Amino acid sequence: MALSPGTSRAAAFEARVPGSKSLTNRALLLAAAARSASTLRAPLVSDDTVAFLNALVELGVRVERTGGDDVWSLTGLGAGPVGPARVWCADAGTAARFLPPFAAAGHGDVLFEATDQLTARPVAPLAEALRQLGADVTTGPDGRLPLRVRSQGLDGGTLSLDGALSSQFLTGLLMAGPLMRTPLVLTVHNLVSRPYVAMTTALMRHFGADVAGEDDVFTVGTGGYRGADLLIEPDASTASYFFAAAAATGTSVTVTGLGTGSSQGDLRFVEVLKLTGAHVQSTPEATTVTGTGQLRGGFTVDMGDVSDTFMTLAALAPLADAPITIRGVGHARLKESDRIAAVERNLGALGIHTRAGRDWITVHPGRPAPARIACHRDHRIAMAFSVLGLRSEGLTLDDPDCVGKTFPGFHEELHRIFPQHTARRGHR
Ligand SMILES: O=C(O)C1=C[C@@H](OP(=O)(O)O)[C@@H](O)[C@H](O)C1
Ligand SMILES: C=C(OP(=O)(O)O)C(=O)O
Repeated sequence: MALSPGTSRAAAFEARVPGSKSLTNRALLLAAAARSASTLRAPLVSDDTVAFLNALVELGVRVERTGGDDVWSLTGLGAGPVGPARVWCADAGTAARFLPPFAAAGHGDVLFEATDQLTARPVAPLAEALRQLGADVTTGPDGRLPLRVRSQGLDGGTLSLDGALSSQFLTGLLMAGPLMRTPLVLTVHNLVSRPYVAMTTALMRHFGADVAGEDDVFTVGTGGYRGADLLIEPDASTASYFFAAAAATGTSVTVTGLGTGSSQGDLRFVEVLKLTGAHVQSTPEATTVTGTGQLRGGFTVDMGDVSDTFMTLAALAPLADAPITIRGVGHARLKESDRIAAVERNLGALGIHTRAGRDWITVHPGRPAPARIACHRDHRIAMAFSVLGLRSEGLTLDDPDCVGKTFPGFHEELHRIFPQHTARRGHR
């Protein structure tokens, strides 16, 4: 592998990063809605995508898994599903937010249930939007899951949506748009996680949909979807842990298949790593991060568009030479855990000084003391702190296996590249 000038002595590794969760679950839904067959290559196989796939099977979609799970072939319904059905969303936010609009565009009665973790996360703006489009939707207490959708198809027309809590509501509604009776004109306010919506519209077009708008007003034509063939890119959020590990250890890590044409906003995490002094090389085929081992701090960065990767930076930040402030990530409090609080408490347990507000956190440099990290069943807390564990003694995880939500083989892969990765062992 070629190294950039000045970095020729860094040990170089290639990380095997599995497929994107966001691309896999979008593609599953679009293939399920399509009127002809689709093939997904190199999909992510993890708790979130298997939950999504099982939910589609429950809704009557035929899926064949072949090639050692490397190829998923779907026979689409050509429309929304026909209930009754009962769907288990597990911990997958994408299932709870993408599938109800799909069900509402079909016919019958579908009940969506989930774990306590996902039930605690918001769905009320989505339920309200579906009611406005003509579905009968009931929720659990406080407007949360379980969600029951009774529908005879959706009308389309104009709709206004608040996107401050999650972009996934918008994505779910947009993807159901081509199945509605009339075109959908959707205006969104206060949208967070915007790059995910660009991914949605790009993939909808790949499956033949007529969708326009990239800012706050989106128009979706009727006409459904046609089947497609899609090679799923490696997951950019997962890649962030391996890129961060390169920055922390002064090595070089390449992820092939994740290049300049990627539709995943979280690849912008490498721009954030540049602020710490890491070198980044991007080509259409691959991205390489080469670290110096000494991180530069003393900056503030808005990570609102890439909030799944803010913990990756926050967990690296104690290794920097000056404080790092991350802002714009208030919506990260509504994920698998309250991620700002979880990062604050875990860094505190390691003896690292932090300050935080509603949507920001400042992490001060420091030498981490031994501690057991509380993962809160949040895969990203486990993966982010594993990276800090490469540079600190006695850091262990209370729940290493929660990484299965998006990367069941995470610890094996990190250990293959960095044998000093032992954070998982404290559990045993
Ligand atoms: O659309 C998607 O695939 C996702 C959108 C983001 O959620 P929010 O829009 O809730 O921030 C992100 O955190 C999540 O992991 C995946
Ligand atoms: C927020 C996440 O997941 P989701 O919303 O898809 O459950 C995540 O993977 O970090």
